[in-house]
Amino acid sequence: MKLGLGLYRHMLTPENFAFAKQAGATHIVAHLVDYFCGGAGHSATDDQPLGTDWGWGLAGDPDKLWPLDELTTIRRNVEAAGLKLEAIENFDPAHWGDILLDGPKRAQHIENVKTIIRRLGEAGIPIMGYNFSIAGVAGRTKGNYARGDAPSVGMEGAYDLPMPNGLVWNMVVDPTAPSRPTGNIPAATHEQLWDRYKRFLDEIVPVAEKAGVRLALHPDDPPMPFIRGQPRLVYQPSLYQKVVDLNPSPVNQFEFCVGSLAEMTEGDIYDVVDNYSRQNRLGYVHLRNVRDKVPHYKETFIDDGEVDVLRVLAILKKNGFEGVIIPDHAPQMSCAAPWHAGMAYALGFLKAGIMSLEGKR
Ligand SMILES: O=C(O)[C@@H](O)[C@@H](O)[C@H](O)[C@H](O)CO
Repeated sequence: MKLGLGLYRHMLTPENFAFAKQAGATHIVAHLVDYFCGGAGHSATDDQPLGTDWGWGLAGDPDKLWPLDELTTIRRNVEAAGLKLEAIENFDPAHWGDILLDGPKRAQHIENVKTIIRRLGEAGIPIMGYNFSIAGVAGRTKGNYARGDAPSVGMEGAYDLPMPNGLVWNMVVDPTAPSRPTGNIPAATHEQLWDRYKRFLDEIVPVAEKAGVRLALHPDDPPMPFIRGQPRLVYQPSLYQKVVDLNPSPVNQFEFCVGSLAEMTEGDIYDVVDNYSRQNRLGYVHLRNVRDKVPHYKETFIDDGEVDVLRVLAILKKNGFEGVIIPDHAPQMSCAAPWHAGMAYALGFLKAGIMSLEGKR
């Protein structure tokens, strides 16, 4: 098992690569979607993107896919720091939003995804993490939820406000939409969403196989059956099995988020980890801790929630998981570098857990 750190776009700097290395990580997962408006929308107390009813802000340029040389440069910069780039996490809604909505630009967006996957293969990046969701990561709240009143995220009830036109995957894809809203996106059904997903897999999996890139699906975050009136795909642990059964290709894998899975109202988290790691479906793992279930869960320090993280690590080890584990989020700590301190605490805990299982001192 390998330890990694996830970095948002504005954090892909030599300093943060050095920080990851110093904290014992060997791998990086890079978010290229700019959730924080180039860092301008980010403050030292930001944990992870939350946004407003208009989401996280403007999506990327619909006509500019991540260039091959940008991907290669990021990989080289990561390697120059003595680390490896394991995955890119999340497509930009400007590039693939109409696949989620089954909109008029769907065919173009399928071509976009194919191009991105091929470029990852050429750039030597093994995994593409993604989240097949219409409303995206929306409905979370922030509060002093964690031990010692540390700020973290959670949920304080359902989020049912309809999704306005121009918004998809919790980002604005039509910049004129917020100033002149033209109604809401009609609600899809779960059947329609699964149909959209199956078509996506049918078209993209062969390209990923050829490119040598694994696709890693994140479960819904937060895992509610509906957010903003739109259906969610994997909001109970058993729905991950449906993903495997739709397309059993070895590249059809999971961005296996233990926190989101533990927030679900069904299933025993240890059985869930055992089941899918035995099936060898884990592309990489998000490992954090949580208290309670949707729609009222709260994120906690890694040693402090309802999940026995050391037991999770032991199950992964037993089933021969050899991929990368990142602490996807961590509560902020009271100091001059709240995000870094929170991450260093989580990384240290995970590092000790992995070392004790692997018999290393
Ligand atoms: O801030 C974050 O890291 C997140 O919001 C992710 O965990 C998110 O759930 C995934 O990137 C979805 O693929």
